[in-house]
Amino acid sequence: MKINKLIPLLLAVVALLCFPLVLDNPYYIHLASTILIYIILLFGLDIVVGYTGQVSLGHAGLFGVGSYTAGVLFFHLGLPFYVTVPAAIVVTAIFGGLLALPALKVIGPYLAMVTLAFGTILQILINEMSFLTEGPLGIKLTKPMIFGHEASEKEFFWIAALAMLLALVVVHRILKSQLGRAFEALRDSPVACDCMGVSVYRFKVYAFVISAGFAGFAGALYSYSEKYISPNTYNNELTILFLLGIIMGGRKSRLGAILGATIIVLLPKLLDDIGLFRIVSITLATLVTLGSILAISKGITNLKKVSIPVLGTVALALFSLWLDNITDWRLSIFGVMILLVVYYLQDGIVGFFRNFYISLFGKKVEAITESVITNENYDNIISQADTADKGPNILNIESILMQFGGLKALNLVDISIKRGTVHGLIGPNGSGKSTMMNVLTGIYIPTAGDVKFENQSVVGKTSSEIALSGIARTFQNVQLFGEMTALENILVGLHHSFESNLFEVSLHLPRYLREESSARHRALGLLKFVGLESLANEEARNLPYGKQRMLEIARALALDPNLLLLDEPAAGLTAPDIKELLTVIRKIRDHGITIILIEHHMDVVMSVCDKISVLDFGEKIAEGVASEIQSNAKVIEAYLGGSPA
Ligand SMILES: Nc1ncnc2c1ncn2[C@@H]1O[C@H](COP(=O)(O)OP(=O)(O)OP(=O)(O)O)[C@@H](O)[C@H]1O
Repeated sequence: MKINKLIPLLLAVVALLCFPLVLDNPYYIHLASTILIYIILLFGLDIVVGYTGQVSLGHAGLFGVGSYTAGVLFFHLGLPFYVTVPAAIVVTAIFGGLLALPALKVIGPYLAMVTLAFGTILQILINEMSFLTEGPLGIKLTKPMIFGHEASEKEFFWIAALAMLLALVVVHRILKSQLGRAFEALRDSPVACDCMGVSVYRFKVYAFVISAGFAGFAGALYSYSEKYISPNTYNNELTILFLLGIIMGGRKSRLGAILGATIIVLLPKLLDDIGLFRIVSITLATLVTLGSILAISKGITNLKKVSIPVLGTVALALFSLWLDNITDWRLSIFGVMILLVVYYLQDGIVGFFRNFYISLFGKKVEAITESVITNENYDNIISQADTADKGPNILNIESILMQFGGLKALNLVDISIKRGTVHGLIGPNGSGKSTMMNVLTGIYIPTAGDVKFENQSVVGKTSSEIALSGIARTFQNVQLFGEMTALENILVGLHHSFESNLFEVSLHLPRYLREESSARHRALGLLKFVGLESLANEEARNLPYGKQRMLEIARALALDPNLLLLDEPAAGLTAPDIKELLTVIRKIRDHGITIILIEHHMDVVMSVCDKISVLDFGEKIAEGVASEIQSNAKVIEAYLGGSPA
């Protein structure tokens, strides 16, 4: 870590550990411990909500499982803290897996309902299983024993602080590893993620299990912190509060989780005390007004856009001065504040300030710090295709029929692709070219027929299995992982080169460090191969269109494919970009990689393809070398809609 980041972090850790010494009040120390525990939970919840983009309403239930695992082991077996907490993590992770396996087959509102039902069932189970959980009576615990005595409130704070710091390091390492990249990629483009050999379903489940582990950790600490647990705590309101923490703090941010946990613990307390509420609402109104004036003066926003937040916060401040007693208004004020934040700060508070900062000072894209790759080795960055004893044809498409209702998008098409060639697939709009790509990559399962890649049928295999077997692709509508940098996009393609597991990632063991460093080196080489090395740390969504297409090709090459499918790579490219593309395609072929090229730019097809197949209305109407296709009567008719004459 760089020194300019390390020093503020160390200062923050020292300030955190000194907190109970400065503010020696058991009530505030307890409150701070609760915030630390919620931070751990939100770190985990952010993996599911922020990174993979799934909605979980079951995390209060999982938090309860963690609490009750620790509570039951303490109450019935008298097991110590250092046994109950790891047990809670493992048990909750197992429950998370049980929830995720069926739940993650569904998406959107269905997933929300399934996880909500799961949370409710867990609460009911805790209530009903009195022989284990003491039912509605709850379980009493003591604070953990340290050095033969029960920890004081202050000592427990330090335990919670160390637990939070441990969780921070682990979650940060996970999210910066191949696992975190897979989570982020599946949110940005599930279809591309699957086609990079990263199974979307498997990694969604994985994310859920890890997230549940964090919920179990937090739950166990909570039971010791409160010294009493009962089923009512783990209700749906708590689940909503956790989600609010992520939304308000800001997703995909550790700082967001810290801020979110602080808000959800302190906001209800703030609304208990009229004096405190007045101070906070007046400060908020002042900050929003000054911030808006600054933003307008710098031309970042206009009066119309800031009028509602400014008027809203000023009205809240005036309202706080008018109020005598806050008790009757607590819930309404809470609701209005949430509405304001959710509506106006859609990227959460951290995201808002990040965007504000970028608008004021521009974005600083970090320069590449990795070792510069020399010219001698970058050409070898692409693996030579494996051609040993595999026959002349790499792919045999046999009588493929793809039917959508009554429409035959592909009608008994036979194509053989010769190893090491560039094979063009052309045809007018709607002739079935992209459908063929989707059949070859497992996105569609054909109605009839077979596709044999390296003499093995790929029909019925998942997209990620097909990708790992050696077929990579690009997409007609570019499917990059937009919020990730160019380098990270390639690293997702290199996911198959990692064998290290969660523990190796969390502990930064040598195998993981070796794999990460070699993957980064290769990723930079691949970027250089397509001329993008200077844009390695730029977010993919910010790249010009032509560069995005090149990045997609480099990402596909990261899979070390034997067969590369390029779906209209020249679409939307300028003439110089097309020239560069042709050079890249030829270089790829020189590495023995077979290419299927779908393209509407006939000059590209005719100049680079060894053989061309032509589709029209889902049927193959011609096949041959460029000169044969150019003079084929059926092809001319299909393209021009008339006879050659
Ligand atoms: N999922 C689907 N459901 C229904 N019809 C589909 C589906 N996918 C493709 N089709 C239909 O199949 C036919 C072939 O479409 P396809 O996208 O493969 O054509 P294409 O040759 O790639 O066209 P273009 O050059 O415009 O991309 C079209 O009539 C299209 O509407």
